[in-house]
Amino acid sequence: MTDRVLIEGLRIDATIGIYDWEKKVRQPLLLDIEMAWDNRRPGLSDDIQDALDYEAVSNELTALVQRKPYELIERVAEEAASMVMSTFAVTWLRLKVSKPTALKNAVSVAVQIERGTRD
Ligand SMILES: Nc1nc2c(c(=O)[nH]1)N=C([C@H](O)[C@@H](O)CO)CN2
Repeated sequence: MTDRVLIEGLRIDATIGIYDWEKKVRQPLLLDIEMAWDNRRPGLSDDIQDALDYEAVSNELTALVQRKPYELIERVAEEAASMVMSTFAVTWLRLKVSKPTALKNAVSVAVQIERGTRD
């Protein structure tokens, strides 16, 4: 099944980083997420109940990332992936977490993970 629902460039201001100064400020993270979902049913029914609601996913991602401080973007990625799969019954996803303020001489840094199985 190759259908997907995507969220691109979701900005979440987070307490993120390994240094003391980073624990006292908020920095933006950008999340890109690609989720396997059978879009044929919502495509026929035109009913949000059949769809993977990207607004609901975005709200839950924001709440999760802002709930507590994190040190590594890897940890953010892992917890976000786990939450989306369990809360929304997503069986496969690809998630990228970017930290654009991390390096002064780079546009951005990021980690990307894939979890679950493509059926
Ligand atoms: N692989 C990672 N490397 C680094 C991270 C990270 O989250 N994952 N974090 C930092 C610092 O917090 C950095 O972003 C401060 O600018 C360094 N390396």
